[in-house]
Amino acid sequence: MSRRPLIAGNWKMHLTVAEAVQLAKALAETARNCPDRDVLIAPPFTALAAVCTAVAKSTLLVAAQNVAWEVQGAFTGEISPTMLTDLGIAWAIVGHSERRQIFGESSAMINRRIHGALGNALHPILCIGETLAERESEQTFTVLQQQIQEGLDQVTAEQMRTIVLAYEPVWAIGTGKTATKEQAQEVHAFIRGLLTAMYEKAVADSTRILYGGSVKPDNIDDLMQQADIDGVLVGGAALQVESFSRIICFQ
Ligand SMILES: O=C(CO)COP(=O)(O)O
Repeated sequence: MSRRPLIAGNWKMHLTVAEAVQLAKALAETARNCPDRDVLIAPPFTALAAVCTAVAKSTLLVAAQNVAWEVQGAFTGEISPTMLTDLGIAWAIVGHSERRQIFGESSAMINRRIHGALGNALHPILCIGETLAERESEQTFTVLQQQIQEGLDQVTAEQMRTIVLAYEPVWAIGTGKTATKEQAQEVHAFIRGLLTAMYEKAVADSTRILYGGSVKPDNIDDLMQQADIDGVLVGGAALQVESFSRIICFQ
């Protein structure tokens, strides 16, 4: 089963509108030269409109970094799925570990966001990952299973066609400590097995599972050679044209 690679950059809370547009335009050029893979960027909310306009004619995909579950109402600080589709956005990151850990988002809340996205024609990228303490106490698989089952609660096999999963071990995010390719592959294979049990093999085989956590130009090629790693979700190294272009052009 061949899955189309997806190289995604999460810009987190970085860049002005002008900086974001400049970076997006440069990356659109890189993406154009690599037509056999999907390239996605997730700018901060403030830059989404300008970036969407700037890359509208390119193949670059644009995502929001989060999404609300209701389409409108008294939800101060939230951005609704239809506000995103109004800009032409088709993707949203959901359940990033920074949302879970710093802002206290629960699995139930993340599941509501997933349904908010799915119900409004957005492709969710559901992030999951264990902390260092959980890995050291050998709870990695239990934690991931719980995050996936709760995050995907009431999600149908049909809806799974539009969902991407991103495995981001918390201890590897922004630390320079990437999981080894063997560690990442082991978890990705576990996740695919879990999807087979929850749905069916065809769903597991067609779901893209990204790795995230200190992905850099010097480890991308090894990671992408693993059987169950279908792409990456990159933080720091996605903020510079040179490093992210090298990651996009993995061999
Ligand atoms: O959190 C991440 C992407 O969502 C990974 O961040 P880094 O690539 O900076 O470790």
